[in-house]
Amino acid sequence: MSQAPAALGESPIAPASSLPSYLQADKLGPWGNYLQQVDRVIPHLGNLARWAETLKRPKRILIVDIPIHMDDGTVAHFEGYRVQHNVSRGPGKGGVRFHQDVTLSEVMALSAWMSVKNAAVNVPYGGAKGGIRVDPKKLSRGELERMTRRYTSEIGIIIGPNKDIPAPDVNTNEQIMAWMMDTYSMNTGSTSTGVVTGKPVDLGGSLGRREATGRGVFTVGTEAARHIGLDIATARVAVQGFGNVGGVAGKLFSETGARIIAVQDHGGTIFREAGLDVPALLQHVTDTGSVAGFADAEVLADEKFWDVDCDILIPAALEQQITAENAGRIKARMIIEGANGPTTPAADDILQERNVLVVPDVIANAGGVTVSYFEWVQDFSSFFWDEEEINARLVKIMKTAFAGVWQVAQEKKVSLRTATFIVACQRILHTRELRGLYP
Ligand SMILES: NC(=O)C1=CN([C@@H]2O[C@H](COP(=O)(O)OP(=O)(O)OC[C@H]3O[C@@H](n4cnc5c(N)ncnc54)[C@H](O)[C@@H]3O)[C@@H](O)[C@H]2O)C=CC1
Ligand SMILES: O=C(O)CCC(=O)C(=O)O
Repeated sequence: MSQAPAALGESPIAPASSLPSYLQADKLGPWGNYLQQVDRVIPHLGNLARWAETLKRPKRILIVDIPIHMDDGTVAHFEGYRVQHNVSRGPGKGGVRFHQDVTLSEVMALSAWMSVKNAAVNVPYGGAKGGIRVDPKKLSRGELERMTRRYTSEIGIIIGPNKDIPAPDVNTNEQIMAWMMDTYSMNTGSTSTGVVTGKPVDLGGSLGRREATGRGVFTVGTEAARHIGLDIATARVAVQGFGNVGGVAGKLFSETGARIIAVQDHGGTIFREAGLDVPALLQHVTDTGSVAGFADAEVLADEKFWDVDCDILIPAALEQQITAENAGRIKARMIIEGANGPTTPAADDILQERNVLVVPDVIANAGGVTVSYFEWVQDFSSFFWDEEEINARLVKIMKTAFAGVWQVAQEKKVSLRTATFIVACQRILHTRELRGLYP
């Protein structure tokens, strides 16, 4: 019997522009910001634009329930994610975040920014990201280990050295990567160092990985500053987030003579016009967990951070920090995005109008994944490089990528963010086109 034609709106073939409902759910969150960024790039993609829908649809989304025994004998359930946004250019690659505000929208956006970033620096990866909605500061070490191991087992069905390779992000570190590597190896029956990067050096990790993101921020920031005639050696710098990325970037800038005058983290905001003592501040953070309580600095109300009179602003904490509300108050000439997604599209427009140069996340913080790539290559060949070689290769890749992006921005008269997306999306969609669609 022939079937009745589907009623209007019930077509079995969704029109290309109608996204699945879960991709439309959060227009204001980080995923919504990413979609707006993609829309700004599509007009520049020429014939490849017909493949652009690919960029708006993550390839694979895994949501996992993570039950663990707590120390008090109860069982707690945590919400975990791993999203593979695009795997056209190679296995998925991107960090794992443990934070109480993790959402699916956030992990989807972070995975998509990984696709763009990996293509921008031309490392042979797609983009992925993972996260657990948890405040890890509230867990004992045993609880943290059990949660990490259970999460790894749950996402073990989609990760692997040739499939998807996690790494550290907010609140995750070398120890977490060691547990992930061990769990995956136990479950698969052989030691598999290449399943994660950012591991301890004694376990197949790479020299220079811990500092790599901050070093990349410094390298690209220095190149950008040169283009606008900004002297790093006399610059006043404000940094939001003083963890792996912000701490290392702050240290490298201060070593050139730049003054780090304001730092904000989850514990508070501190200021010193003459420049903070960065090594002492890093030690204070190691000892206490926050910049709060650091001697020899004024305490600022958190909201005042955006008014600080500085030359360079480095957001290195979380998404959506620079918004339409505070973008008009920022005094810096240049913003170097250490964090992923710190600037909303509306804020981007305000900054561009005010002639503030924004060096976007998808190129500025790509140093971490670049050295992760080196780590993965070293693990496969079981041949390890010295740190000088690693840093030299990192700087070369970052400078080359930035020069290409700068040129596109000049030629097309677009922002550095749009220019980076143009370069990266062309690479991604070109491979999509070459690979075709069957089976
Ligand atoms: N670790 C890496 O290799 C890479 C990290 N990133 C991005 O850099 C950013 C920072 O990551 P990591 O330094 O690795 O994390 P981390 O966990 O080492 O440090 C995070 C920092 O952000 C601060 N922070 C958290 N909530 C805050 C708030 N509400 N206000 C102000 N500060 C707050 C924390 O106090 C801490 O100083 C994230 O956006 C991450 O995705 C990007 C590329 C690579
Ligand atoms: O090193 C990696 O694989 C990814 C780091 C990361 O999560 C990022 O660049 O945002």
